[in-house]
Amino acid sequence: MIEVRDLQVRYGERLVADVPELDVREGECVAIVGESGSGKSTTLLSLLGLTEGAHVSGNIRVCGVEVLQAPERRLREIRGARVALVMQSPQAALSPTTRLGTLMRRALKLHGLGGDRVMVEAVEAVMLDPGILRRYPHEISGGQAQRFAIALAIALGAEVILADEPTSALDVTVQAEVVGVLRRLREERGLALLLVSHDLALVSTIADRVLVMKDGAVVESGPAAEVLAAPSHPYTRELLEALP
Ligand SMILES: Nc1ncnc2c1ncn2[C@@H]1O[C@H](COP(=O)(O)OP(=O)(O)OP(=O)(O)O)[C@@H](O)[C@H]1O
Repeated sequence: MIEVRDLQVRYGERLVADVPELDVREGECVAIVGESGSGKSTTLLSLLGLTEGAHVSGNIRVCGVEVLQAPERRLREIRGARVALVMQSPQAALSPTTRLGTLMRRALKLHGLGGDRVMVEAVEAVMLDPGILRRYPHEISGGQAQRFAIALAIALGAEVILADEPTSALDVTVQAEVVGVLRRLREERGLALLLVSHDLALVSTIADRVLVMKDGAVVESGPAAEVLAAPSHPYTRELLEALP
């Protein structure tokens, strides 16, 4: 679903992400971890051609689309519908005066989809009460907003979810819920997940493979269980030791 080779993202002269290889297959979960400013979000956004003002080079193939060569129209087709982006505070991206149900209906219509049943099923798949569709964005919690963003992705038939710190705004119980939802979707629907996180404890519960980034470079990568059990890079050891 995602194949990246020799990705380099520069803002001006500064190289902020240098990723030689990153693959995410169907039904797989890959995590990018690292401290703040290490280039995780930049890497994620570059996959959808969303790093405005940056110079991006290399090969990025997402759902069969060559992202760096594709016209904007082709990128718009995969954004949202096939590849969903779940950001840190999804509430900020929702129109405050629009009920969640109206918002979802509009998004579906834009992609030629629709139907109340699709909406209710998607909301139930992320363990939210369908009554939430009548609410306004400010009437829901951060955890509900993130689950709603995931529900929107499901309703649109997304095959890949790119999640930036998907549980950052949430307390521990809600975090576990959201991760549970992602894990189930992956098992039941074969969704591919790419997560960006600085939370190694979270990553260890869901990721198959992990990439560790520091100052824009990938310092270590491999199966999550191996990297976390026996990290080869001192920086990964530091991240692990910082765990509570
Ligand atoms: N639009 C931009 N213009 C210039 N520099 C940028 C821009 N966006 C990001 N950067 C720089 O790129 C570097 C990597 O940022 P990025 O957001 O990818 O890191 P991150 O690992 O995701 O951090 P965080 O965990 O805080 O989100 C940072 O030094 C940041 O200042």
